Amino acid sequence: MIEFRDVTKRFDDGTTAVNGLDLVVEAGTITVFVGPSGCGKTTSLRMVNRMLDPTSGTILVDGEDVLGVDPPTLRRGIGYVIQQAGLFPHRTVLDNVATVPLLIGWTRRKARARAAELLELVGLPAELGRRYPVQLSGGQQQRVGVARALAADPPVLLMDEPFSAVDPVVREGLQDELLRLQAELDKTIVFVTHDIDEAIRIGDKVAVMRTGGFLAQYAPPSVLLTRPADDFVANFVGKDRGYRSLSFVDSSGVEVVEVPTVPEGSAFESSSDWRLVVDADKRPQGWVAPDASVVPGGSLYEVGASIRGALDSALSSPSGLGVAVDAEGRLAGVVTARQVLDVIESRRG
Ligand SMILES: Nc1ncnc2c1ncn2[C@@H]1O[C@H](COP(=O)(O)OP(=O)(O)OP(=O)(O)O)[C@@H](O)[C@H]1O
Repeated sequence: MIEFRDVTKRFDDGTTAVNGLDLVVEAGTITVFVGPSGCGKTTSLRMVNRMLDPTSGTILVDGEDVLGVDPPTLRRGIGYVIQQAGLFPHRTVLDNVATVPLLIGWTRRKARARAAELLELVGLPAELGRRYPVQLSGGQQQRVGVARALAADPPVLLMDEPFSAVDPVVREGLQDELLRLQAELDKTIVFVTHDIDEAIRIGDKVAVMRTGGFLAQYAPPSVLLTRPADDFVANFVGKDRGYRSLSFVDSSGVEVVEVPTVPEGSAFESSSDWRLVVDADKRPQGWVAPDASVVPGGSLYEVGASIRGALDSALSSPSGLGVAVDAEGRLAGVVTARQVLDVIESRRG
């Protein structure tokens, strides 16, 4: 657990970067600091591992005041990942990852074995270990940065805009990877970003900060979307927040119904109904319209996943019927947008 108690940071030139920050990061969760440029996110983060010290107030890591721990000891228990990974250019990928274990006295052999294990954990093929950072893509470099931060198995991970330098598709992959890792490793993570979508996607809780170092709201993503504390947060969270909040509502109340199906590759005739084309394993392949023409399908959603997926599936389907599948991608049934909206309405109580 990390606790900020009335923490203020004022720089020598009089700039107040962080102003009376009170906030608790629960153990085993991801907390995201988000806000416009200059609002004090990085300064707040850097006070946790004593790259900066507060002007006043206290920061506790697992109940211990960080000012009472010397920085090298403190940092052994705190992994740190920065934008563009910050890898050492003249060391191989494997040696980059092995840096901290070597520093804390592991043998070279043990450190390298651990590094190889970590490369696998972050989804990189073992042979990349022999390359130098410049020989990797941006996304691969970020993965190495994450592996390096995890090397000594620190309970706390600080991540400062770690995925900002890569394109949106790679970035989503890295976010998924982080969530997968976190499900396995259960770290206490503080993640800084200026991207609210990233914050909402990966945060268990999100701290929205505003210029002057003030905390505007600290809440789970679903609450930021549905109950922003003020206009600043509402504007910062952005458009379509009602629709986006549906990502946090499960679709369990939405009952799927049967739909006529036709096997892939058969001859289609006209009919009064839309029919779903399925392959031999019952995986949806598209639709046959009443006039017997074949039309590509809309988005699919997995039963029990978010209700946003169910609604999108219905809205994007040429037949108006959203297609639900099971975990193996086999047809479970269909839903209409009206059904989904009725469930949303009924939950309003
Ligand atoms: N060493 C310093 N000396 C004086 N002012 C500083 C120093 N470091 C940061 N600041 C100021 O403190 C404020 C907060 O900076 P910080 O880097 O924490 O913001 P941020 O929210 O992380 O911004 P960004 O998203 O642009 O990285 C800014 O006004 C910044 O100019």
